[in-house]
Amino acid sequence: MKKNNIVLVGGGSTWTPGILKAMTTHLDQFALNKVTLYDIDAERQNIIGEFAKILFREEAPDVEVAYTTDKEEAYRDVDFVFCQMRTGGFDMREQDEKIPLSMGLIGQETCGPGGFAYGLRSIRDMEEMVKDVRSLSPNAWILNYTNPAAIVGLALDKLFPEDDRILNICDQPVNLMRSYAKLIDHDVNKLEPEYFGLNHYGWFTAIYDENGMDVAPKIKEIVLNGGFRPVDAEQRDQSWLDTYAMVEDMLRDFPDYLPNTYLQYYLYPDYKLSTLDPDYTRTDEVRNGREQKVFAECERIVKNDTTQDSKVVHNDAHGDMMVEVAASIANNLRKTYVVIVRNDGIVSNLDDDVMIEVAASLGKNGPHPYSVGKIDTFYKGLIESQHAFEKLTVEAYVENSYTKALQALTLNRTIVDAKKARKVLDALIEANKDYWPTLN
Ligand SMILES: NC(=O)c1ccc[n+]([C@@H]2O[C@H](COP(=O)([O-])OP(=O)(O)OC[C@H]3O[C@@H](n4cnc5c(N)ncnc54)[C@H](O)[C@@H]3O)[C@@H](O)[C@H]2O)c1
Ligand SMILES: O=P(O)(O)OC[C@H]1O[C@H](O[C@H]2[C@H](O)[C@@H](O)[C@@H](O)O[C@@H]2CO)[C@H](O)[C@@H](O)[C@@H]1O
Ligand SMILES: [Mn+2]
Repeated sequence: MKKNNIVLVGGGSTWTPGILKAMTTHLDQFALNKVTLYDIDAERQNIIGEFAKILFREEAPDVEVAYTTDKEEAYRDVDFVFCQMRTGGFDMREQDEKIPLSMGLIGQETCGPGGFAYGLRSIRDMEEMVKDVRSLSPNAWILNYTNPAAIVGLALDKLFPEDDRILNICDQPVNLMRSYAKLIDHDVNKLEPEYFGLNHYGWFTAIYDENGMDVAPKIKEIVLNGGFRPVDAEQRDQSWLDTYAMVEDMLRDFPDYLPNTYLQYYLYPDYKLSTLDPDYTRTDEVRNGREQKVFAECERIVKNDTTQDSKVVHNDAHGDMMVEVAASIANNLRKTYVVIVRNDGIVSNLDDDVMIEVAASLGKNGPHPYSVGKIDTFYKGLIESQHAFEKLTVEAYVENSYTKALQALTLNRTIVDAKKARKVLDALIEANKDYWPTLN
């Protein structure tokens, strides 16, 4: 098995320890030669880089480990790029959440005006990353998790139309699958999804067990009778428990399919708004929770010079999925994952240029998506309006167009009213002046 060189972009992320741990537990599926962490923030990354050295020394001493803020060193001779950057950091995530909320609009990392603002920030750094990687590692696979993955995916497809080694992915479908598997007491690895939609905007139409039986009806019945909790509920903050609970409401109103949790913001914006605290958002929860825990634990490990009694490196869906997706490509395993790809006829009644989220077999040549066929009017209507929002957002960036930005926000289901769209756009322009292009 070939030994791979990996670079993790956003090495200072709180998800990095879990991904590194997953690398050490998947060496039989995904062999490693060198792992490099790359970040623009040296101070943030140092502690996780030192943790990485201890972890690999103990678990996989043959693998070389480095961390750097030098792009040349990071991106040269790489086989896989795992990308999870956050342009503007949590200071800007806070603005994405709190500015809309102060105006009576949904404030969320990837949805509505917050997702729009984050999208315009991410495109710039993601374009630069792809250009830098391609200049030093022309054939590397770029596996991108950076949000908002819907807007980033659409932008990269527009900016690099010939590049067929960029794959945008979200771990929410896998995480939902794990939670469904727990509900029906089944091994998640024996379940195969059928799924369609956009990122953070899709539905499971069926979930087949190893005998080819669709277990989605059984899952729906359990949720409708007893509610829905994430598989790792004990590790979750209250906002995530509230989010999972909304799946029951969505199923009651729209029983056809199992919805992605993020649809709650688009289907019930007024209700969600009434539950969100404009002074204490998800950013505050993460700062007071995951962020403190992960960095304190990494510091403790570095001080003790061992990971042996550590809890920080728990394996959740995110780390496992990132590594297993890379393994499926590297070793042509052709396993099924829900990924983001150009439609090109997969959903026969949507335009070719929509970046859809869909189940695909993943092998050496990348994703081979499974055909979906024609979708019903309700789903088609929702997807087309959301796609129009995403497309206009990308065009606003590329063309520096204020008009297209205003059109995008007006189309978003969490806003609708053009006067509200203009007000939030103007406030977001001011807050993002260090990151966005000037919109004329
Ligand atoms: N697709 C998914 O399902 C999924 C799941 C989890 C997280 N994410 C995404 O992963 C990203 C990281 O999330 P986080 O909560 O850990 O954020 P974070 O701020 O804790 O970590 C991100 C890191 O990226 C670094 N960074 C910022 N700009 C960079 C650049 N241009 N080049 C290299 N590094 C850069 C930051 O310094 C920081 O250390 C976000 O985009 C988040 O939305 C996606
Ligand atoms: O609010 P955050 O920073 O905690 O998370 C935002 C991310 O939420 C989803 O990711 C889930 C993930 O699916 C699950 O495996 C587990 O790791 O929890 C995460 C949430 O805490 C979403 O898919 C991502 O796109 C978001 O970035
Ligand atoms: Mn996601």
